[in-house]
Amino acid sequence: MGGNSMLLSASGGGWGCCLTRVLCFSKSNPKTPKPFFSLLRKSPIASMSYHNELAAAKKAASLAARLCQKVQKAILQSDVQSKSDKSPVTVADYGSQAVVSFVLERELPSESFSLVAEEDSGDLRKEETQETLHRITKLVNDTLASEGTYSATSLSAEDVLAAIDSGKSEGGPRGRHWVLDPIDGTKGFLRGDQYAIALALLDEGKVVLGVLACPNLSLVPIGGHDLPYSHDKLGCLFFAQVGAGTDVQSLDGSPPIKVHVSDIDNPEEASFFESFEAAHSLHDLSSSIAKKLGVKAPPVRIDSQAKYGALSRGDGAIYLRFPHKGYREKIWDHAAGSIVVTEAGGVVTDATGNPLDFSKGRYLDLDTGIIVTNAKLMPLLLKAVRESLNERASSL
Ligand SMILES: Nc1ncnc2c1ncn2[C@@H]1O[C@H](COP(=O)(O)O)[C@@H](OP(=O)(O)O)[C@H]1O
Ligand SMILES: [Mg+2]
Ligand SMILES: [Mg+2]
Ligand SMILES: [Mg+2]
Repeated sequence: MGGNSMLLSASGGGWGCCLTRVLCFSKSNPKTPKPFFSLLRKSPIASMSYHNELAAAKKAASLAARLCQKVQKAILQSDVQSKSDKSPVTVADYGSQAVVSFVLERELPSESFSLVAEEDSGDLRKEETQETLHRITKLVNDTLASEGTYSATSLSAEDVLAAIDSGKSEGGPRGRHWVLDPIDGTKGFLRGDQYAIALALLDEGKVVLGVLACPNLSLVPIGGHDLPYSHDKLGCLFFAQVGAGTDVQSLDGSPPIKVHVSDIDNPEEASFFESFEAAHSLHDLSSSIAKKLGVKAPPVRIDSQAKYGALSRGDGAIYLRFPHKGYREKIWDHAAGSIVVTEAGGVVTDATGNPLDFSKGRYLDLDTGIIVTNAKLMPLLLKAVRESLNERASSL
């Protein structure tokens, strides 16, 4: 718990507070390769409609966001626990996972349900956390009651535990699996900064839809594209379906608008995103890559997959993520974000340019890091990444 109080008091002013507002920123002839988009059109998965699943995912993520916003407004230290890996988890992480799990099962009753999600109920079944479980159950029921169609629903504590534990699926290359991060960026959430509810659907190992609810992200990108929103309006819902592009709308339900990644081809004009937390990504490596590229702007450090959302609408042009040695990325930290960016025209790869493989279970097996940008900048970025990694290896 000591660690928790440190986290709570680390509510940095500087970057954090500004960023909540600033972010806002944005085989016929085997020798002739087929263009990517023609491949997409012919892929059976790309031509499938996930209309019902997308509607259910948007409803689930929006309701979960409502729960998280309520908790963030009145965060209490008792709402924060430490998991066995010492990372923080709050009543909102658990509540969000229970709400999303409940809504998906309720909205899609005819489909078999498999959910790969970050949290599990282990700690909540202990004697000393019964009060916390009670609070989560109340939060979940209050949130469901705020949505007309579920107003008569009342879940018991045991129902909530079961809904959380639906998320224990291992995923994999066959069939459909939902992938959920109930709060991505819990550290940002605790600071009052950026976080996201990130929900994606895998079909035969590929991400086919993704929804990112970002309650603290401004609807107005930095540099102010011509959008019909007032400048201090917060709360974005990004959603993408394979072959259908990426849209954003306000969390309170404005009409969706198609978004596209930045079309910058001169890296000097690009700005780049990275984790707020230096423990999550090597800031010195990103800065060496940016320097090689000639990027002039300072890094934009924000928490969570809000980075993918902001990138999908062109707020910045590059996202660099280089975890410390030994860290294994989880699929829920990237599934929704990656399709939000790729459907907006971006490219998401590991540090050697390989696409991310979400079919291997709960973890992503990848080479070194994750890099994201548009198709024009990717070759230059890959070169800079290779050079910086080589220099780093020879200096160690
Ligand atoms: N040492 C580490 N290196 C890289 N990522 C880490 C990490 N420790 C935690 N993370 C992941 O980084 C995520 C947040 O990403 P970001 O740095 O972009 O905000 C966390 O998601 P949660 O907040 O859902 O636990 C967690 O999964
Ligand atoms: Mg976590
Ligand atoms: Mg996460
Ligand atoms: Mg999380």
